[in-house]
Amino acid sequence: MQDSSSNDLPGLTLVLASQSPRRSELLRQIGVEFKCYPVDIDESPHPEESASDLVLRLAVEKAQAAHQRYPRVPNHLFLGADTIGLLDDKVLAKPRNFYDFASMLRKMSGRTHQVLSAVALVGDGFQETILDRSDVTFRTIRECEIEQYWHSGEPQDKAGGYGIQGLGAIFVEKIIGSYSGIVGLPLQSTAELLRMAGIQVWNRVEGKA
Ligand SMILES: Cc1cn([C@H]2C[C@H](O)[C@@H](COP(=O)(O)OP(=O)(O)OP(=O)(O)O)O2)c(=O)[nH]c1=O
Repeated sequence: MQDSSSNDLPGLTLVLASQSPRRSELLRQIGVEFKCYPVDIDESPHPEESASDLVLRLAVEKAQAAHQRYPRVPNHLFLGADTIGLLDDKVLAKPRNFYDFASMLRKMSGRTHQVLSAVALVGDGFQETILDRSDVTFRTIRECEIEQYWHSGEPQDKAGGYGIQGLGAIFVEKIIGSYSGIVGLPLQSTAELLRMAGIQVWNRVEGKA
């Protein structure tokens, strides 16, 4: 178990069920205090499962897995999240290899795809979810850029094979939706979810951007 920021919350303790450094960074950005407890789950889709059902189920399963495996202590809530891309109703997951990635990027070139991010908050007798959806339009991507981008090492662990927060930004012509949702944790709706559950945001008052 890994500690992140000061965790001495008077009431509820939040546990982020994620290994993603981006999700930790986003939660810290809005001044939430939490602990990190990454879990590994099977992320394969069920037959006939829709993209939104898949992303919501995986967010819930990550939060539930952390809830079950974490030492039994009262007043803990577990936050799980999942992100996938979607093009022509087909899921754009993390690329399995270069060929998978290249074919994905060629299809995304010059077109608009969707990014779905689901967030689940789970505790004893408590479960709430949100689903965030954004549209991302790519400019035309040159063939040589596909290989160069792959060798940067950035696409490998990202849904849709790119990071809008990194080098992948140069492909992004337009977004409609939530930037933080595309990166992996939609902050506006996550903050609402946390507030509803009684977890404070903006704990860090001195924070300067
Ligand atoms: C589209 C896009 C995705 N991503 C990332 C967000 C997610 O971390 C990742 C999708 O994989 P996920 O399976 O959602 O998350 P993860 O494996 O990184 O972490 P964990 O399951 O432990 O929470 O893709 C970006 O960082 N930038 C982007 O622009």
